[in-house]
Amino acid sequence: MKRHDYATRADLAQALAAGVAAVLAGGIATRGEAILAVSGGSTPKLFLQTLAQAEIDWSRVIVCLVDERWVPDTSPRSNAAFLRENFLRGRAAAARLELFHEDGLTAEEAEPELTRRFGGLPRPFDAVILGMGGDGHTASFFPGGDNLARALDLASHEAVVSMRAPGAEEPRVTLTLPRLADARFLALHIEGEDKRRTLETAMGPGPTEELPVRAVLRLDRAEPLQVFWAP
Ligand SMILES: O=C(O)[C@H](O)[C@@H](O)[C@H](O)[C@H](O)COP(=O)(O)O
Repeated sequence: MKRHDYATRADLAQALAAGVAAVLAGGIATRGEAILAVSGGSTPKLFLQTLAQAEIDWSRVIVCLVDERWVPDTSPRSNAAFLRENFLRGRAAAARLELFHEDGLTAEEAEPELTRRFGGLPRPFDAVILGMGGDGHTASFFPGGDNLARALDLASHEAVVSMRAPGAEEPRVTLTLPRLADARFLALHIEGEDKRRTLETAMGPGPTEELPVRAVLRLDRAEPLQVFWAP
């Protein structure tokens, strides 16, 4: 992995947004389109607001979330609502948004349709930006998650699985690790001392099921995982 530590969260947001914009511009220049997967939660707010101003041809960019809480789009817990609020207001509003929500279905019932839809997206993704919870989850790879093994199975052809876990407030759906692992640019964006300590514990030996972010830290990649941190 490669660590990028910044003095402030604003500095981190600028640097990460500049890096991601360059990767997307590269995808557009070479393949005519680019695909970006971002995390919800609260950490990415400033990064996404900054990235939304990037001067790239957003109409050629597909944007999706790495995971979603199974709540209505109108809920303050919705990652889609978070994206609309913090990302799709600037130039990035021209991007094509691919969302998880399926009306009237449970997360489990939606799995086949979501796997069909997200499995049809271009691969590999150009950029994937992961977050991490204090319990060592990333995307919706939660400790104790009912579908954790399926989600982390690198040999799986599933694109999306549902996830219920003691540490998750609501059912979730998540892109699976194999969909994220081959991203051209794979970043983990974390902030604060607590998360730095969790990251350092996760870098040590121990089971993946305890701190699922280990599955990402232990990927065998040509391009290293880029870890962005600020206090
Ligand atoms: O839906 C989500 O919750 C996220 O995608 C999740 O994986 C997130 O990245 C971490 O929980 C960190 O969340 P915070 O940034 O809020 O600490």
